[in-house]
Amino acid sequence: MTTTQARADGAVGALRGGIRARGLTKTYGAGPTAVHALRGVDLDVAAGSLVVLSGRSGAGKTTLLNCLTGLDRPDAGTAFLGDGEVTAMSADQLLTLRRDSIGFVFQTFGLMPLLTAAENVGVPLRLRRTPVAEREERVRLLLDLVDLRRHADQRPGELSGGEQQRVAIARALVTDPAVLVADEPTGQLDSRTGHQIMDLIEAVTRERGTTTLVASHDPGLIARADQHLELLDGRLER
Ligand SMILES: Nc1ncnc2c1ncn2[C@@H]1O[C@H](COP(=O)(O)OP(=O)(O)OP(=O)(O)O)[C@@H](O)[C@H]1O
Repeated sequence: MTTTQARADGAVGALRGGIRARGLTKTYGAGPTAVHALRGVDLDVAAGSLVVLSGRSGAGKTTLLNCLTGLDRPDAGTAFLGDGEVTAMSADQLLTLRRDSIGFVFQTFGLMPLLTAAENVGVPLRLRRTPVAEREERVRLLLDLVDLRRHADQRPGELSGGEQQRVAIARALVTDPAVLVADEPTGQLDSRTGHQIMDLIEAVTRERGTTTLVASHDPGLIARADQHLELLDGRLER
């Protein structure tokens, strides 16, 4: 299956453009203890680019990624992925968007401990009710992509941190999403393994044309990114 066919099958098939946000605002709590996590964020990301989002702890990185991908709702402002207005979607539409068009990679990997590496990679395809033969073929391709075919039958507890994150990357990409979001993907890894994961994320972005947002402080990745966004107290400084 080609990338174009896979994406056209998705419910948000037109979602191949970039990312746009205007005036994103999010406050947790109220009164004197309110936390202004986002204070009017505007951004434009070109389709197919690699974007690094940095900023110190508490600056609002996770909140911004969550508002852009519909995991959280901003109090004000708009966010578009391609021509889909995320901030105007219903809960059902957001589920479809995330299932078909966005791949997520987290700092803590988020794998299911009782499933093998191959079964973990196949989970998003099960959710889409992809036929078994096609699912197995896609899982094999993705395990090859992250060089883990020989570990297909091992459970996460039997894999190193770097291997677990590679399984998570394969799972994030198995539906051929237009957008890949990685929130501090190397936070739990030693620096050498972390660099390998960043190299892999950059390679898949370039090869597959995903629009990739990575929350990270990795200077090497920042140097290679198409765009570097820096959050300071809920505002984009660059
Ligand atoms: N559900 C919540 N309830 C209350 N406050 C929250 C909630 N989620 C985030 N915050 C606060 O909003 C601010 C931004 O948090 P966020 O997690 O977006 O920052 P971050 O830049 O991702 O930080 P880190 O690098 O530590 O993960 C922080 O002050 C945080 O404590």
